[in-house]
Amino acid sequence: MSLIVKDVSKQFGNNVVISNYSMEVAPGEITVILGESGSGKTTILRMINHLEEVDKGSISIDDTYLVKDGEYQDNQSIKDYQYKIGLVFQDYQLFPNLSVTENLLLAPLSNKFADKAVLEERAASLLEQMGVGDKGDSKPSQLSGGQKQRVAIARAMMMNPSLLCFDEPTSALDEKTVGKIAELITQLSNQGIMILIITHDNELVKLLGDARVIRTTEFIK
Ligand SMILES: Nc1ncnc2c1ncn2[C@@H]1O[C@H](COP(=O)(O)OP(=O)(O)OP(=O)(O)O)[C@@H](O)[C@H]1O
Repeated sequence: MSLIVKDVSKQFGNNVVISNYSMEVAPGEITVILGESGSGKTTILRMINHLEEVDKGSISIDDTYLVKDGEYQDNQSIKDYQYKIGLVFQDYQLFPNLSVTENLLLAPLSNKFADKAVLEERAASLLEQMGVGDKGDSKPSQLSGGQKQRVAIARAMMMNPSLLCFDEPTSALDEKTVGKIAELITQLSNQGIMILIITHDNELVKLLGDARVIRTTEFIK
């Protein structure tokens, strides 16, 4: 039960960003990819989330492959793989015209993940766990940055992912809110969810305590 990235390479033109790189994230483990701007953090996160293709290598979760030795798998395997991942975007990407609850329900309903009543119950309980239980009827524009982040995490958790990915989770937040988000991430990790964070924020890394830190300098040997 792990995310396994094996011998992955990626270059844009002559710009080699990642070369024969391997890493693993285990359940209950927080892995932080830390590095300067332009060092490949977004690229690896996008490859793991199937938003960018690898040039070579393999990526799998719990033995479900996205890509094996450079070969992308059939649509069903890719779908099964994607169901195992929740992604929290840097700018949250909440739908502005939908309420908070509708934002949480949209993807699982359209994927027929479960009955509406079950999903509504799950949405309410996740919003509660994230500390925004009273915001279900609000529109994203009525929320603070920290509240939007909490809603984005709840939305990413709706399909019960094994791996939760965060793209620069603290870039838009003040210091106090960063502490609260670090606490939430730790809480999710303690539930056994694999956590992968890309960031350049050393303060966040300190707040996450025993997180495993990977530096992007390891991407190219
Ligand atoms: N679609 C693309 N086409 C060409 N080059 C790209 C593309 N995406 C990324 N790059 C290049 O790959 C390198 C790594 O970029 P990446 O966005 O992964 O870095 P990053 O560490 O996430 O940076 P930041 O913290 O600024 O977001 C950079 O040199 C960038 O210019």
